[in-house]
Amino acid sequence: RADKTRAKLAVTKEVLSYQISASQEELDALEEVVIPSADVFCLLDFGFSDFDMSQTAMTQAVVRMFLDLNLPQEFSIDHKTLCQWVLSVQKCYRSNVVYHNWSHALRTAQCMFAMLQTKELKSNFSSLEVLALMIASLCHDLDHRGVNNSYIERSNQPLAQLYGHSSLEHHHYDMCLLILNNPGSQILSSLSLNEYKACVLMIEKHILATDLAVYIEKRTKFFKLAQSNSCLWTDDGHRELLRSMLMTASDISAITKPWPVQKRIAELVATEFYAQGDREKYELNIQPMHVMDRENSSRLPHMQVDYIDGICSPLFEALANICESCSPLKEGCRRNRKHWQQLADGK
Ligand SMILES: CCCOc1ccc(S(=O)(=O)N2CCN(C)CC2)cc1-c1nc(CC)cc(=O)[nH]1
Ligand SMILES: [Zn+2]
Repeated sequence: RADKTRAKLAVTKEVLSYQISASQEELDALEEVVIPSADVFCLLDFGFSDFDMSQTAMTQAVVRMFLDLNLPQEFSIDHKTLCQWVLSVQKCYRSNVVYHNWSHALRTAQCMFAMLQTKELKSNFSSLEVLALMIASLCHDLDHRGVNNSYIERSNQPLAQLYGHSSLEHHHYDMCLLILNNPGSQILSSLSLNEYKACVLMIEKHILATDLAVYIEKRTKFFKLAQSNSCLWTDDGHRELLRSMLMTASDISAITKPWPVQKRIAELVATEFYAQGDREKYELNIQPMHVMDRENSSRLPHMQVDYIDGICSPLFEALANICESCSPLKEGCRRNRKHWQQLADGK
């Protein structure tokens, strides 16, 4: 019990040292500017990529998504607080991590936004569910260190002593709560106590849902529901399951992007995986997972095909069953499978 508390303090101390609030200059700049429209940022486009966007444009894009979802009005979120919250979230992603960084967070939130704005999904979620989904998708990888749960557990970092499984996802949620409760970025301060409790409970479930192990465990039930087209809307359990699946779909949406974008992002994923593999070999003296060992880099196209077949396509097919307007995700994934298969065949 005592060492858990000590570990928690160690993590908290490390985190607070980040000084998670944005500077006055950054805040003034974001707060005073006229936020461009969703069209200017292509936020409704499933082919969206952040590659040519500045840090400032990325924070403006998040504010634009909240505005277009009518969240500040619905929940009396004052503009300055929303800007401070976005800037704090951005600061708590590590810029020295090549894949699980602020760009990944923005792409995940943008895919969630584009799905929630489809006619099939738009009218089926309450504003509170939309708020919880947007906060969770932006915060789902907060303070990621570029290593996965098994590395954390095996290198017995303080995080491992805190949580049994999904240790990273629990930390991402803790960071999300820390920012939501930090003076100046309390965007949930106008919610009633009941709304607040319901919202943070949904945020926790949404962030924990991004652990692929949890997705694998839950998806069979979802696929059955999606196949039988049985109504997913009235039952609270079905709604929660669908929201969890939307979290995974957003999290892995890079696999659906136009080929040049997917290829570039896959290189970032590989770079991060191999860096972990190197640390396992030379720091922990353990054999890395097949996927993380740069010795197997020639197998990358094959692994991507397996990743698409095993993890991605089943989800995007099921989603397209329920939401016809989300079909571009299924089609994008299928096109990229052809590209990876050609590379795997040595063409
Ligand atoms: C690009 C470098 C190789 O990338 C992969 C290799 C293998 C597998 S896997 O499906 O076999 N599997 C997943 C579950 N792990 C526990 C074991 C390994 C997935 C990827 C991959 N993951 C992501 C999400 C971070 C994005 C992406 O583009 N590709
Ligand atoms: Zn993620």
